[in-house]
Amino acid sequence: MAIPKINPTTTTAWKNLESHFKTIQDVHMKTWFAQDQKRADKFTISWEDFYVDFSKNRITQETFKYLLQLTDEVRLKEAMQAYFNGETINETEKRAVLHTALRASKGAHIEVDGENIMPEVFSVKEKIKHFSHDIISGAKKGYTNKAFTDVVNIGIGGSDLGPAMVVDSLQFYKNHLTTHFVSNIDGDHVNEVIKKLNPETTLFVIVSKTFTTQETLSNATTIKEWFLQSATQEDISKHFIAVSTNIEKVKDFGVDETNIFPMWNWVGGRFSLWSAVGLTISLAIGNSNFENLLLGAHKMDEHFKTEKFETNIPVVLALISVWYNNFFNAESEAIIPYSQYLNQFATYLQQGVMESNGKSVDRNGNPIDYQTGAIIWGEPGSNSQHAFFQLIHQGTKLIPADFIGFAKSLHDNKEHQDKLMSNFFAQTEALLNGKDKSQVLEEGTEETLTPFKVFEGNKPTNTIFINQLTPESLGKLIAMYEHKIFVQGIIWNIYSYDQFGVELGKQLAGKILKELKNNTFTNHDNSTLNLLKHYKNLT
Ligand SMILES: O=P(O)(O)OC[C@H]1O[C@](O)(CO)[C@@H](O)[C@@H]1O
Repeated sequence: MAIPKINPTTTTAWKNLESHFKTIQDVHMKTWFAQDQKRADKFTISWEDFYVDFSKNRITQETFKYLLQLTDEVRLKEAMQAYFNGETINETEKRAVLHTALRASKGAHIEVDGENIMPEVFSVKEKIKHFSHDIISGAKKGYTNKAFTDVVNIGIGGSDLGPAMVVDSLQFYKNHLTTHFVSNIDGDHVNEVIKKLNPETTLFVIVSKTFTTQETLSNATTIKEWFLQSATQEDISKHFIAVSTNIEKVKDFGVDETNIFPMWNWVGGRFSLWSAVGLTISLAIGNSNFENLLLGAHKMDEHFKTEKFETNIPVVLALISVWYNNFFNAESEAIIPYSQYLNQFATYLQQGVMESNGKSVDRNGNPIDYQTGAIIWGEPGSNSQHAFFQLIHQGTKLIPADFIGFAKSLHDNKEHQDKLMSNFFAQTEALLNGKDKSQVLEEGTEETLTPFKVFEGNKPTNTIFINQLTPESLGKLIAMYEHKIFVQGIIWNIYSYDQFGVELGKQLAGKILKELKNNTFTNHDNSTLNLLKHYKNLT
């Protein structure tokens, strides 16, 4: 069963939402809170250790009803079945989309092209487990017989952002291995990392689904050359590991066949941290923590698959986001985790959301005349309060924000935690209520200054409140956003799992690189031509 290709704007639900929008666009959320003491209860989902309060949104029960009607009309349920069953829903690349299989429970049977993929998934998981154990325990050693102290993940995009974010977020659970990430083609990146390494005790994990990515191959080559300054060709097999679908290319690079961790075309790069792409995670926090991350994601998969849409966290968050994106014309969404550990979370989500849903052609190949993927950005609170919150509170743009918080801190510092969480609660309250002129005057502000000190409020937020940051809860959180991306792709009738938009720049960079070597430049606009000449003059 293929995914239905329905233009959302032709649905009755969309028309209902359009006329409903006109009736509520100027209503302040405060009014609804005042009218209904139970509003928050009605718009909160409690599931496992997640408490998701979406009541501080510019929605009513009627809005919610039409948004749910939209899921019916775009046949979301059928699309979800196709997604989980491994059908070729990535039609432009002719692939299934099965990152969910990587965290499925033992005994699951999922077929791709008539073959059960689960035995291979579990055999790679076993390999990850044993390999991680051998490196962490020191059973596997480097070429001078010393235990490993450092791990370098060499990859970019999905082969970097997921592992880097998870390792950073779960640093509390880390073991003695020091992890590094090299991604940028900027040689200063790799050289800064190399500076910190001892070749005798460093393991290099080259991660590239295609094994053709310029950045990763250049960085891996630079590192291999540096390694060979002190080691021999035979020593490579003790220090270089690869994760890829392209086994032949990995072998050509010189990695031993036994050191290759396979992955599959049915795992998209930006959804691949659950596969062997997560090897660095397993090395950094240990395999049982890695497995708990996967377990959390699996629990969210089950919730998404089985929960009715009214109380289905990814579905509800996706619908609210469509509401702002397509009816309020909000251009962006902010992700504000109140945890310094989630410092890289928004950066990670940027690829997930923007590479997936940054599309302007629908599933029938026609140009789209409605908005698709939002711009994702954000930084942890409370830092971000002192950076960009001014614009969210008093700027001219509507910026829906997800506030992610954890009740218990990991270091058990209650005093700091209460202060952090006071800010967490205060911000969404302030964004909701604002401050009117009479309140400003009551504070003794002189009349002429009141316009500047008034806060309109009515700024939407979701509160995603979780008991504690653990591998399992992080797994749930990441999977929650993955499914939100899926739901939105279905509603917008776009293909969320290809990324042709990143190709043009790569092609042109290849052409320019050759031209720089030959010092001849052809077919450029005169701005680019001047820039190239200026560069040549300076270097
Ligand atoms: O893992 P690979 O094949 O090196 O690709 C890295 C990244 O490049 C992209 O293909 C495009 O930038 C991403 O989707 C992907 O995560």
